[in-house]
Amino acid sequence: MSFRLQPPAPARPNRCQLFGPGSRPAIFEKMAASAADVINLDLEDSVAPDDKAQARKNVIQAIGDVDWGKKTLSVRINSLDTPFWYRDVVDLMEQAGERLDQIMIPKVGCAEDIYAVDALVTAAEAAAGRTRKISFEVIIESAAGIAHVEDIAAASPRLQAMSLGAADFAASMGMQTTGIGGTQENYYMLHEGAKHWSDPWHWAQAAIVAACRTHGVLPVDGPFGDFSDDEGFRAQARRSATLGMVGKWAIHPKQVAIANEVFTPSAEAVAEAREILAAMEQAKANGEGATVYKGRLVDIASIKQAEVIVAQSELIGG
Ligand SMILES: CC(C)(COP(=O)(O)OP(=O)(O)OC[C@H]1O[C@@H](n2cnc3c(N)ncnc32)[C@H](O)[C@@H]1OP(=O)(O)O)[C@@H](O)C(=O)NCCC(=O)NCCSC(=O)C[C@H](O)C(=O)O
Ligand SMILES: [Mg+2]
Repeated sequence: MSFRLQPPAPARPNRCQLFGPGSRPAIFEKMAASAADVINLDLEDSVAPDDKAQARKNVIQAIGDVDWGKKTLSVRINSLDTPFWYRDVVDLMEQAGERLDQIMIPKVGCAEDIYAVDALVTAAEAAAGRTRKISFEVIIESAAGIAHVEDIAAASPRLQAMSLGAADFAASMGMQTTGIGGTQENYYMLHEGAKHWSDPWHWAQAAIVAACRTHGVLPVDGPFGDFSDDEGFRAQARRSATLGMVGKWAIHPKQVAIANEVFTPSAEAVAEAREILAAMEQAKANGEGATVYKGRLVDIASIKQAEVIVAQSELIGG
Protein backbone atom coordinates (compact mmCIF):
# COMPACT_ATOMS: atom_id res chain seq x y z
CA MET A 1 0.00 0.00 0.00
CA SER A 2 1.16 3.49 -0.74
CA PHE A 3 1.94 5.86 2.15
CA ARG A 4 -1.35 7.46 1.02
CA LEU A 5 -3.96 4.95 2.19
CA GLN A 6 -6.91 3.92 0.03
CA PRO A 7 -10.03 5.49 1.59
CA PRO A 8 -13.03 3.22 2.19
CA ALA A 9 -16.10 3.69 -0.01
CA PRO A 10 -19.39 4.53 1.75
CA ALA A 11 -20.59 1.54 3.76
CA ARG A 12 -24.10 1.16 2.38
CA PRO A 13 -25.66 -1.45 0.09
CA ASN A 14 -25.75 -0.42 -3.57
CA ARG A 15 -26.39 -3.71 -5.36
CA CYS A 16 -29.21 -2.44 -7.51
CA GLN A 17 -30.32 1.06 -8.54
CA LEU A 18 -33.88 0.97 -9.91
CA PHE A 19 -34.75 3.77 -12.35
CA GLY A 20 -38.11 5.22 -13.20
CA PRO A 21 -39.16 8.29 -15.19
CA GLY A 22 -40.29 11.24 -13.06
CA SER A 23 -43.11 11.68 -15.56
CA ARG A 24 -44.58 8.28 -14.58
CA PRO A 25 -45.76 8.70 -10.98
CA ALA A 26 -47.93 5.56 -11.21
CA ILE A 27 -44.82 3.41 -10.76
CA PHE A 28 -43.29 5.27 -7.77
CA GLU A 29 -45.00 3.07 -5.15
CA LYS A 30 -43.89 -0.03 -7.07
CA MET A 31 -40.32 1.26 -7.09
CA ALA A 32 -40.52 1.85 -3.33
CA ALA A 33 -41.86 -1.69 -2.81
CA SER A 34 -39.03 -3.24 -4.85
CA ALA A 35 -35.93 -4.91 -3.41
CA ALA A 36 -33.56 -2.32 -4.92
CA ASP A 37 -31.08 -0.70 -2.52
CA VAL A 38 -31.18 2.61 -4.40
CA ILE A 39 -34.05 4.37 -6.16
CA ASN A 40 -33.31 6.79 -9.00
CA LEU A 41 -36.22 9.05 -9.89
CA ASP A 42 -35.33 10.45 -13.28
CA LEU A 43 -35.72 14.02 -14.52
CA GLU A 44 -33.28 13.52 -17.41
CA ASP A 45 -33.38 11.35 -20.51
CA SER A 46 -36.46 9.25 -19.77
CA VAL A 47 -38.52 12.46 -19.51
CA ALA A 48 -39.58 14.37 -22.64
CA PRO A 49 -38.67 18.09 -22.68
CA ASP A 50 -42.31 19.19 -22.47
CA ASP A 51 -42.80 17.03 -19.36
CA LYS A 52 -39.78 18.27 -17.41
CA ALA A 53 -41.62 20.77 -15.19
CA GLN A 54 -44.41 18.33 -14.27
CA ALA A 55 -41.90 15.52 -13.67
CA ARG A 56 -40.03 17.76 -11.23
CA LYS A 57 -43.28 18.40 -9.33
CA ASN A 58 -44.16 14.68 -9.32
CA VAL A 59 -40.77 13.75 -7.93
CA ILE A 60 -40.78 16.43 -5.23
CA GLN A 61 -44.23 15.36 -4.07
CA ALA A 62 -43.32 11.65 -4.10
CA ILE A 63 -40.15 12.20 -2.07
CA GLY A 64 -42.34 13.38 0.79
CA ASP A 65 -45.43 11.24 0.25
CA VAL A 66 -44.09 7.77 -0.57
CA ASP A 67 -42.61 5.49 2.11
CA TRP A 68 -39.15 4.76 0.66
CA GLY A 69 -38.11 2.68 3.67
CA LYS A 70 -34.36 2.44 4.16
CA LYS A 71 -33.50 2.85 0.49
CA THR A 72 -31.05 5.44 -0.73
CA LEU A 73 -33.25 7.92 -2.57
CA SER A 74 -31.63 9.69 -5.49
CA VAL A 75 -32.91 12.04 -8.21
CA ARG A 76 -31.17 12.28 -11.57
CA ILE A 77 -31.10 15.93 -12.59
CA ASN A 78 -30.62 17.17 -16.14
CA SER A 79 -27.12 17.63 -17.50
CA LEU A 80 -25.22 20.90 -17.35
CA ASP A 81 -25.59 21.60 -21.08
CA THR A 82 -29.39 21.99 -20.68
CA PRO A 83 -31.56 24.86 -19.40
CA PHE A 84 -33.19 22.51 -16.86
CA TRP A 85 -30.50 21.51 -14.37
CA TYR A 86 -30.32 24.58 -12.12
CA ARG A 87 -34.10 24.60 -11.61
CA ASP A 88 -33.94 20.86 -10.82
CA VAL A 89 -31.39 21.56 -8.09
CA VAL A 90 -33.06 24.66 -6.64
CA ASP A 91 -36.54 23.13 -6.50
CA LEU A 92 -35.24 19.89 -5.01
CA MET A 93 -33.25 21.70 -2.34
CA GLU A 94 -36.03 24.15 -1.47
CA GLN A 95 -39.04 21.83 -1.70
CA ALA A 96 -38.09 18.16 -1.48
CA GLY A 97 -37.41 17.93 2.24
CA GLU A 98 -34.91 15.90 4.21
CA ARG A 99 -35.83 12.44 2.83
CA LEU A 100 -33.88 13.08 -0.38
CA ASP A 101 -30.45 11.50 0.05
CA GLN A 102 -28.65 12.01 -3.22
CA ILE A 103 -28.49 13.90 -6.52
CA MET A 104 -27.25 12.06 -9.60
CA ILE A 105 -25.37 14.29 -12.06
CA PRO A 106 -25.39 12.85 -15.60
CA LYS A 107 -22.93 13.36 -18.45
CA VAL A 108 -20.18 14.68 -16.20
CA GLY A 109 -17.19 15.63 -18.37
CA CYS A 110 -14.81 17.33 -15.93
CA ALA A 111 -14.38 18.01 -12.21
CA GLU A 112 -15.68 21.55 -12.70
CA ASP A 113 -19.12 20.17 -13.59
CA ILE A 114 -19.32 18.79 -10.06
CA TYR A 115 -17.86 21.99 -8.62
CA ALA A 116 -20.70 23.97 -10.23
CA VAL A 117 -23.43 21.71 -8.84
CA ASP A 118 -21.69 21.58 -5.45
CA ALA A 119 -21.64 25.40 -5.24
CA LEU A 120 -25.35 25.64 -6.04
CA VAL A 121 -26.31 22.79 -3.71
CA THR A 122 -24.20 24.18 -0.87
CA ALA A 123 -25.85 27.60 -1.09
CA ALA A 124 -29.37 26.22 -1.51
CA GLU A 125 -28.85 23.69 1.29
CA ALA A 126 -27.78 26.41 3.71
CA ALA A 127 -30.60 28.74 2.68
CA ALA A 128 -33.15 25.95 3.12
CA GLY A 129 -31.73 25.06 6.54
CA ARG A 130 -31.24 21.43 5.58
CA THR A 131 -29.51 19.55 8.37
CA ARG A 132 -28.56 16.45 6.29
CA LYS A 133 -25.99 17.06 3.58
CA ILE A 134 -27.04 15.86 0.13
CA SER A 135 -24.61 13.38 -1.43
CA PHE A 136 -23.76 13.12 -5.14
CA GLU A 137 -23.45 10.32 -7.64
CA VAL A 138 -22.26 10.85 -11.21
CA ILE A 139 -22.51 9.07 -14.54
CA ILE A 140 -19.46 8.66 -16.73
CA GLU A 141 -21.00 8.55 -20.19
CA SER A 142 -18.82 10.56 -22.54
CA ALA A 143 -15.33 10.58 -23.97
CA ALA A 144 -14.51 13.59 -21.76
CA GLY A 145 -15.91 11.82 -18.71
CA ILE A 146 -13.69 8.78 -19.11
CA ALA A 147 -10.67 10.94 -20.03
CA HIS A 148 -11.08 12.91 -16.78
CA VAL A 149 -12.39 10.08 -14.64
CA GLU A 150 -9.84 10.38 -11.84
CA ASP A 151 -10.28 14.15 -11.43
CA ILE A 152 -14.03 13.58 -11.36
CA ALA A 153 -13.73 10.89 -8.67
CA ALA A 154 -11.79 13.37 -6.52
CA ALA A 155 -14.03 16.37 -7.22
CA SER A 156 -16.19 16.62 -4.07
CA PRO A 157 -16.49 15.07 -0.61
CA ARG A 158 -20.19 14.74 -1.45
CA LEU A 159 -19.43 12.17 -4.16
CA GLN A 160 -20.48 8.65 -3.12
CA ALA A 161 -20.97 6.70 -6.35
CA MET A 162 -20.03 6.69 -10.04
CA SER A 163 -21.79 4.73 -12.80
CA LEU A 164 -20.96 3.87 -16.39
CA GLY A 165 -23.77 5.01 -18.72
CA ALA A 166 -23.30 2.67 -21.65
CA ALA A 167 -25.77 4.30 -24.07
CA ASP A 168 -24.50 7.86 -23.99
CA PHE A 169 -20.95 6.59 -23.64
CA ALA A 170 -21.26 4.57 -26.85
CA ALA A 171 -22.72 7.57 -28.68
CA SER A 172 -20.04 9.97 -27.45
CA MET A 173 -17.27 7.53 -28.38
CA GLY A 174 -18.75 7.01 -31.85
CA MET A 175 -19.18 3.28 -31.21
CA GLN A 176 -21.05 1.39 -33.95
CA THR A 177 -23.91 0.09 -31.81
CA THR A 178 -27.41 0.91 -30.66
CA GLY A 179 -27.20 -1.67 -27.86
CA ILE A 180 -27.09 -0.52 -24.21
CA GLY A 181 -24.40 -2.68 -22.62
CA GLY A 182 -23.79 -6.37 -23.13
CA THR A 183 -22.23 -8.39 -25.92
CA GLN A 184 -21.56 -6.52 -29.16
CA GLU A 185 -21.78 -8.78 -32.18
CA ASN A 186 -18.83 -7.23 -34.04
CA TYR A 187 -16.41 -7.08 -31.11
CA TYR A 188 -14.62 -10.39 -31.46
CA MET A 189 -11.23 -11.99 -32.00
CA LEU A 190 -10.86 -14.65 -34.65
CA HIS A 191 -8.79 -17.71 -33.77
CA GLU A 192 -8.51 -20.64 -36.17
CA GLY A 193 -11.82 -19.62 -37.73
CA ALA A 194 -13.72 -19.43 -34.42
CA LYS A 195 -15.10 -16.17 -33.03
CA HIS A 196 -14.26 -15.24 -29.43
CA TRP A 197 -16.26 -12.31 -28.15
CA SER A 198 -14.55 -9.63 -26.08
CA ASP A 199 -16.07 -7.03 -23.80
CA PRO A 200 -15.95 -3.48 -25.22
CA TRP A 201 -17.11 -2.00 -21.88
CA HIS A 202 -14.31 -3.60 -19.92
CA TRP A 203 -11.68 -0.89 -20.22
CA ALA A 204 -14.06 1.90 -19.22
CA GLN A 205 -15.32 -0.12 -16.29
CA ALA A 206 -11.78 -0.84 -15.13
CA ALA A 207 -10.88 2.87 -15.37
CA ILE A 208 -13.97 3.76 -13.31
CA VAL A 209 -13.22 1.12 -10.66
CA ALA A 210 -9.60 2.32 -10.31
CA ALA A 211 -10.63 6.00 -10.03
CA CYS A 212 -13.37 5.15 -7.53
CA ARG A 213 -11.22 2.92 -5.37
CA THR A 214 -8.47 5.55 -5.30
CA HIS A 215 -10.89 8.15 -3.94
CA GLY A 216 -13.34 6.16 -1.80
CA VAL A 217 -16.28 6.20 -4.23
CA LEU A 218 -18.65 3.28 -5.07
CA PRO A 219 -18.20 2.03 -8.67
CA VAL A 220 -21.49 0.97 -10.28
CA ASP A 221 -22.39 -0.60 -13.61
CA GLY A 222 -25.12 1.27 -15.48
CA PRO A 223 -28.02 0.10 -17.63
CA PHE A 224 -28.51 -3.10 -19.63
CA GLY A 225 -31.17 -2.14 -22.13
CA ASP A 226 -32.54 -5.51 -23.29
CA PHE A 227 -34.68 -6.34 -20.27
CA SER A 228 -36.00 -9.48 -21.99
CA ASP A 229 -32.48 -10.97 -21.83
CA ASP A 230 -32.03 -12.11 -18.21
CA GLU A 231 -28.94 -14.20 -18.92
CA GLY A 232 -27.29 -11.35 -20.81
CA PHE A 233 -27.95 -9.07 -17.83
CA ARG A 234 -26.59 -11.68 -15.43
CA ALA A 235 -23.42 -12.18 -17.48
CA GLN A 236 -22.79 -8.43 -17.67
CA ALA A 237 -23.41 -8.07 -13.91
CA ARG A 238 -21.05 -10.95 -13.11
CA ARG A 239 -18.27 -9.35 -15.17
CA SER A 240 -18.85 -6.05 -13.36
CA ALA A 241 -18.80 -7.68 -9.93
CA THR A 242 -15.62 -9.54 -10.81
CA LEU A 243 -13.98 -6.23 -11.77
CA GLY A 244 -14.87 -4.63 -8.42
CA MET A 245 -18.13 -2.86 -9.12
CA VAL A 246 -20.64 -2.99 -6.27
CA GLY A 247 -23.91 -2.96 -8.18
CA LYS A 248 -25.85 -2.35 -11.36
CA TRP A 249 -28.80 -0.30 -12.56
CA ALA A 250 -32.18 -1.88 -13.28
CA ILE A 251 -34.29 -0.20 -15.95
CA HIS A 252 -37.09 -2.73 -15.42
CA PRO A 253 -38.24 -4.34 -12.14
CA LYS A 254 -37.38 -7.84 -13.40
CA GLN A 255 -33.68 -6.94 -13.34
CA VAL A 256 -33.64 -6.13 -9.60
CA ALA A 257 -33.52 -9.70 -8.27
CA ILE A 258 -30.71 -10.67 -10.65
CA ALA A 259 -28.59 -7.68 -9.65
CA ASN A 260 -29.16 -8.38 -5.95
CA GLU A 261 -28.21 -12.03 -6.44
CA VAL A 262 -25.01 -11.30 -8.39
CA PHE A 263 -23.78 -8.52 -6.09
CA THR A 264 -24.48 -10.51 -2.92
CA PRO A 265 -21.60 -12.92 -2.27
CA SER A 266 -22.86 -16.51 -2.25
CA ALA A 267 -22.92 -18.50 1.00
CA GLU A 268 -20.14 -20.68 -0.47
CA ALA A 269 -17.95 -17.66 -1.27
CA VAL A 270 -18.43 -16.26 2.24
CA ALA A 271 -17.70 -19.63 3.85
CA GLU A 272 -14.52 -19.98 1.79
CA ALA A 273 -13.43 -16.44 2.68
CA ARG A 274 -13.93 -17.19 6.38
CA GLU A 275 -11.93 -20.43 6.01
CA ILE A 276 -9.08 -18.49 4.38
CA LEU A 277 -9.12 -16.01 7.27
CA ALA A 278 -9.01 -18.93 9.73
CA ALA A 279 -6.17 -20.57 7.79
CA MET A 280 -4.20 -17.33 7.90
CA GLU A 281 -4.86 -16.96 11.66
CA GLN A 282 -3.36 -20.44 12.07
CA ALA A 283 -0.43 -19.50 9.80
CA LYS A 284 0.20 -16.39 11.89
CA ALA A 285 0.14 -18.48 15.10
CA ASN A 286 2.76 -20.71 13.45
CA GLY A 287 4.90 -17.67 12.61
CA GLU A 288 4.19 -18.00 8.85
CA GLY A 289 3.01 -15.36 6.37
CA ALA A 290 1.90 -17.88 3.76
CA THR A 291 0.20 -21.26 3.85
CA VAL A 292 -1.71 -23.70 1.67
CA TYR A 293 -5.52 -23.73 1.46
CA LYS A 294 -7.20 -26.35 -0.75
CA GLY A 295 -3.92 -26.90 -2.59
CA ARG A 296 -3.28 -23.23 -3.39
CA LEU A 297 -1.21 -20.44 -1.96
CA VAL A 298 -2.81 -18.04 0.49
CA ASP A 299 -0.81 -15.24 2.09
CA ILE A 300 -1.31 -11.85 3.70
CA ALA A 301 -2.85 -10.42 0.50
CA SER A 302 -5.38 -13.26 0.64
CA ILE A 303 -6.58 -11.87 3.98
CA LYS A 304 -7.50 -8.60 2.28
CA GLN A 305 -9.25 -10.44 -0.57
CA ALA A 306 -11.23 -12.56 1.88
CA GLU A 307 -12.11 -9.48 3.93
CA VAL A 308 -13.66 -7.86 0.82
CA ILE A 309 -16.08 -10.80 0.47
CA VAL A 310 -16.90 -10.91 4.19
CA ALA A 311 -17.43 -7.13 4.33
CA GLN A 312 -19.77 -7.25 1.31
CA SER A 313 -21.77 -9.97 3.00
CA GLU A 314 -21.94 -8.18 6.37
CA LEU A 315 -23.03 -4.94 4.70
CA ILE A 316 -26.24 -6.59 3.58
CA GLY A 317 -26.75 -8.44 6.82
CA GLY A 318 -25.21 -11.77 5.78
C1 LIG B 1 -38.82 0.08 -19.88
C2 LIG B 1 -40.18 0.55 -19.39
C3 LIG B 1 -40.68 1.70 -20.27
C4 LIG B 1 -41.14 -0.62 -19.51
O1 LIG B 1 -42.38 -0.24 -18.91
P1 LIG B 1 -43.68 -1.12 -19.10
O2 LIG B 1 -44.03 -1.23 -20.55
O3 LIG B 1 -44.75 -0.59 -18.18
O4 LIG B 1 -43.19 -2.54 -18.58
P2 LIG B 1 -44.00 -3.78 -18.13
O5 LIG B 1 -45.38 -3.78 -18.71
O6 LIG B 1 -43.18 -4.98 -18.42
O7 LIG B 1 -44.12 -3.60 -16.56
C5 LIG B 1 -44.45 -4.66 -15.70
C6 LIG B 1 -44.87 -4.10 -14.35
O8 LIG B 1 -43.78 -3.37 -13.76
C7 LIG B 1 -44.14 -2.00 -13.58
N1 LIG B 1 -42.94 -1.20 -13.92
C8 LIG B 1 -42.45 -0.90 -15.12
N2 LIG B 1 -41.33 -0.20 -15.03
C9 LIG B 1 -41.09 -0.06 -13.70
C10 LIG B 1 -40.05 0.56 -12.97
N3 LIG B 1 -39.03 1.20 -13.61
N4 LIG B 1 -40.10 0.48 -11.64
C11 LIG B 1 -41.11 -0.16 -10.98
N5 LIG B 1 -42.13 -0.77 -11.64
C12 LIG B 1 -42.12 -0.70 -12.97
C13 LIG B 1 -45.29 -1.74 -14.51
O9 LIG B 1 -46.08 -0.68 -14.04
C14 LIG B 1 -46.00 -3.09 -14.45
O10 LIG B 1 -46.72 -3.14 -13.22
P3 LIG B 1 -48.07 -3.98 -13.08
O11 LIG B 1 -48.98 -3.47 -14.16
O12 LIG B 1 -48.55 -3.66 -11.70
O13 LIG B 1 -47.70 -5.41 -13.27
C15 LIG B 1 -40.12 0.99 -17.91
O14 LIG B 1 -39.72 -0.11 -17.14
C16 LIG B 1 -39.27 2.18 -17.64
O15 LIG B 1 -39.69 3.30 -17.83
N6 LIG B 1 -38.04 1.93 -17.15
C17 LIG B 1 -37.14 2.97 -16.68
C18 LIG B 1 -36.59 3.81 -17.84
C19 LIG B 1 -35.59 4.82 -17.29
O16 LIG B 1 -35.72 5.30 -16.19
N7 LIG B 1 -34.56 5.10 -18.07
C20 LIG B 1 -33.47 5.95 -17.62
C21 LIG B 1 -32.29 5.14 -17.16
S1 LIG B 1 -31.36 4.38 -18.46
C22 LIG B 1 -30.54 5.72 -19.20
O17 LIG B 1 -30.89 6.84 -19.00
C23 LIG B 1 -29.35 5.48 -20.11
C24 LIG B 1 -28.07 5.97 -19.48
O18 LIG B 1 -28.09 7.30 -19.08
C25 LIG B 1 -26.96 5.75 -20.48
O19 LIG B 1 -26.57 6.71 -21.14
O20 LIG B 1 -26.55 4.58 -20.60
MG1 LIG C 1 -27.25 8.64 -20.36
